[in-house]
Amino acid sequence: MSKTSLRPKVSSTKVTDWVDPSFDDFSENTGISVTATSLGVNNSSHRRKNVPSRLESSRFPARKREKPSSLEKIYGLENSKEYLSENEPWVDKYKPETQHELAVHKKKIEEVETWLKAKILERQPKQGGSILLITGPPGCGKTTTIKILSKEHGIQVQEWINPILPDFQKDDFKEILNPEASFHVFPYQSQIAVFKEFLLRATKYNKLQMLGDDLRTDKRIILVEDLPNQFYRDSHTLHEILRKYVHSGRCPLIFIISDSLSGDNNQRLLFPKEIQEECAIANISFNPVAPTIMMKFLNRIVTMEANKDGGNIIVPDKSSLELLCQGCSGDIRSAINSLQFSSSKGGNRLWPRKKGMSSIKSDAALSKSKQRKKTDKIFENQEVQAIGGKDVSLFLFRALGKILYCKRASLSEVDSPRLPLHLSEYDRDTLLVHPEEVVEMSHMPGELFNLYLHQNYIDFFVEVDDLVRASDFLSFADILSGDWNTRSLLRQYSTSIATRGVIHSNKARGFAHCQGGGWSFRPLHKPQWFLINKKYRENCLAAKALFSDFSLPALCLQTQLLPYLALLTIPMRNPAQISFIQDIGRLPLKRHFGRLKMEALTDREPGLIDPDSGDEAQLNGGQPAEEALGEPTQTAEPETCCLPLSQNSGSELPASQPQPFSAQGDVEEEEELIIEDYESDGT
Ligand SMILES: Nc1ncnc2c1ncn2[C@@H]1O[C@H](COP(=O)(O)OP(=O)(O)OP(=O)(O)O)[C@@H](O)[C@H]1O
Repeated sequence: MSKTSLRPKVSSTKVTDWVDPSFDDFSENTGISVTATSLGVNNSSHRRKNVPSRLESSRFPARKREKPSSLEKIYGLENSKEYLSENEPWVDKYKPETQHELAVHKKKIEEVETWLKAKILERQPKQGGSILLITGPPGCGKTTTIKILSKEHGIQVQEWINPILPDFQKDDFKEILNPEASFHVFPYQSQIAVFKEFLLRATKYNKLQMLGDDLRTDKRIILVEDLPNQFYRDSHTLHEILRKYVHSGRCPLIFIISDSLSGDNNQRLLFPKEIQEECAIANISFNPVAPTIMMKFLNRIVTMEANKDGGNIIVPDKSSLELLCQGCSGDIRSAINSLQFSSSKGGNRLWPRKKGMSSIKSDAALSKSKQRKKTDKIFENQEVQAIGGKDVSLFLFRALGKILYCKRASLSEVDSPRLPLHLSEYDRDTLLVHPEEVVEMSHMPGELFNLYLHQNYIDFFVEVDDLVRASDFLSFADILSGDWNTRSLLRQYSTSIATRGVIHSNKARGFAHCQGGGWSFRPLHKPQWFLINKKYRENCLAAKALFSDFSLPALCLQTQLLPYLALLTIPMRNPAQISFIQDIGRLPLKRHFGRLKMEALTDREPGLIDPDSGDEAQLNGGQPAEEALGEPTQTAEPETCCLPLSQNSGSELPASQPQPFSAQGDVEEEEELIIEDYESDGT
């Protein structure tokens, strides 16, 4: 991209008189209707602040016209060039205009473009409504990409914006209190009803004509970024709407959902896999803006601002920019905002390095930063960004990778002391990650992280002795976090022991020079512990129910009595008892263990907590197990997520194994069946 392509945009395009007069009658005739707010306000940066309430604009048209006198003054001031250039946010001033200016990976742009072409430009008549779901972290350019591509291909964007309910007015209050006033009904429609109406109208009619809009094209898409809040509580309604839309929609519908690392996975809640398959919803997932790309854009903005203002801004050095790129977690909006704020006059204290304020092109600064680069890179996340730094979050996949692939710095790079000779067996190069920080950044409880580690560590070891040591550490960590009484206190220690234990035990990755040699990528998997633990609990229930006569605890029944009974060939009349003993009591004698199917952990998946595992779920207000298992996608609570799909199905239990309910059924039948005491006459 050429330097000129990132040009500042003059805001003269700001439109004050939005709606084309030809639509005047529309808003008057409909009490609750689709107006400028919900149809076609394309400027996302202004939409929330500047767009009046949808209902307000139809109910109180006169009030809107009162404002211009004061507004004119503001606009008069705002439109002056100096005011604009000084006060306009850089994020708007340097917003991309073409796809080549986007800080998005080319492949992603191509993916979106191909979809748009297939669904709009090469659309078959009577094709129905196609749906696209775009996901990715906030500020990575999802919305901007859609808007730019639409503009380039001459496609209208009809955008849904959550309507703001009308304010309760003074007059309304008076009317309510007036006993003589006739019964007054205030117009109200739920957000979902308004949303449905919007979809219907947006497919039927062209968008309202804004000044400057080219409406010669009839190609259009519907863009939904802010979904009505009710859908988060009742996602079934959204699914019904989607099903209907697929049949009756006439133009593509695009949803943009930002990833959240706090545990509430909106995508999984609103668009579960089944719905995606049923409605043939395409899914394009954006990545955070890569630091190199981000650096390029920030550099350009700073250079242009520095040239233009003639020293009016404080130019950060390269290392400060690098720090900024690292600290914004791939969010270009946040990075540009931080850059503007930090570079504004008087903001020099905001940069982490006091010395670093120099021209970005200065050779001295460049060479300095080159020297520093090496040492800076040794320890990750060491410096904290002074402003605008986001909480760095790691997806579980990456967090596990950081532990299992554990990067190290060689001795020559770091000046760290070595162990004495007699301990040389334990000598390792310096770790580049802090395992505890990695677990913290994964936003999940330590025990759960340990579970994932436990499931995956074996593939990363080459020596069986190392493996034994690692499993020792994991067992120790398990003991620390096993007792609910001390769990909260010892959790951190447990995590440290598990992560550092696994890292240290693995001699094959103990030194910087043997990092990655012959190590190809290894897929990660979800813990099978959930399924095994679920089976265990079910077996406990079944054992207690079937062998209640023995009055033994479930553990004792399963580990002592049943294996014993299995060895004695005692005839039993109760088929449930027989099948249970065969399954549980003879487990060690089975020749072929059926290996459970492994479920791959993908790069964006959050860690899942077993909802029916007991205290953890209960502490977090988890719902009953049956409910969670039956409807895995219904759990909206952040920390009471459901089981992984492959692990929540009761049908995966061996056919011979009694289910808790069937076991109960058998118990009821037992009232008629007489369970004979075990007599030795048959043997
Ligand atoms: N080179 C660039 N590429 C993409 N966006 C840029 C660029 N330069 C500046 N921006 C600005 O960054 C912001 C990116 O926000 P955008 O709404 O596209 O992100 P998003 O991924 O949809 O995130 P969110 O879901 O939080 O809105 C926009 O305001 C855009 O103008």
